[in-house]
Amino acid sequence: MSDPVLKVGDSLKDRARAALGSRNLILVGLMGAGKSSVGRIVAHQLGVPFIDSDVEIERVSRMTISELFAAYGEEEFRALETRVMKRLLKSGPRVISTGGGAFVNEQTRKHIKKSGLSVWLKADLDVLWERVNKRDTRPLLKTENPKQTLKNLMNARYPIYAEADITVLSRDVRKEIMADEVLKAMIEAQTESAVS
Ligand SMILES: Nc1ncnc2c1ncn2[C@@H]1O[C@H](COP(=O)(O)OP(=O)(O)OP(=O)(O)O)[C@@H](O)[C@H]1O
Ligand SMILES: O=C(O)C1=C[C@@H](O)[C@@H](O)[C@H](O)C1
Ligand SMILES: [Mg+2]
Repeated sequence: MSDPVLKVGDSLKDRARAALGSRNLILVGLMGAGKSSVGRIVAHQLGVPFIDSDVEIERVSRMTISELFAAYGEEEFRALETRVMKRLLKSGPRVISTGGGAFVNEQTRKHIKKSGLSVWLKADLDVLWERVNKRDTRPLLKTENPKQTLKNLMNARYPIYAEADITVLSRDVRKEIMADEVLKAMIEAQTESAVS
């Protein structure tokens, strides 16, 4: 282990916290992957602040994501998202759950790679669909066939999300279990980088 202060009996969260250092932990992935709900638990476990970029965008614009898309279109939303992400990444440590498109933006992706540890919550179509079809708050899914749209987004985005430092499979298990898996993956990534 690279941190000499850590001992064998230290808990999962202590070890993951040490692995994070002063960096941000950035959760990326498609709508419904669990970035917001799992990210909040992970932040609590690590004892660092939690920020959701979608919530932050809504706070600064005083509009909902749906309203922003309707009033200004996707391009303007992406420009705002890029600015907000750049600002959020300036200080750490904290957990930042991103909107599904944030990591897809090349500029944002570069900032994330530079300043943080990125985690892709990777889920299959049925898991995502089961979760997102209950609410109609996601403008990109207001299409004739939203399940097909989600599938198209998976095809387009999964090669990009795969550039994240860590991949964790988002499955149909309790959010607390998913959060523990993120902590374990952080420790594994730290161990691997210490060995190589
Ligand atoms: N492991 C899980 N088990 C059961 N339900 C889950 C799990 N993870 C997330 N959910 C539920 O799925 C829905 C979507 O989760 P969440 O909002 O965290 O996804 P997201 O990745 O932040 O999506 P978006 O990109 O749209 O913000 C929520 O209703 C949440 O409670
Ligand atoms: O996947 C996406 O591009 C999006 C996901 C949501 O989190 C929001 O950021 C918005 O609805 C766009
Ligand atoms: Mg979210």
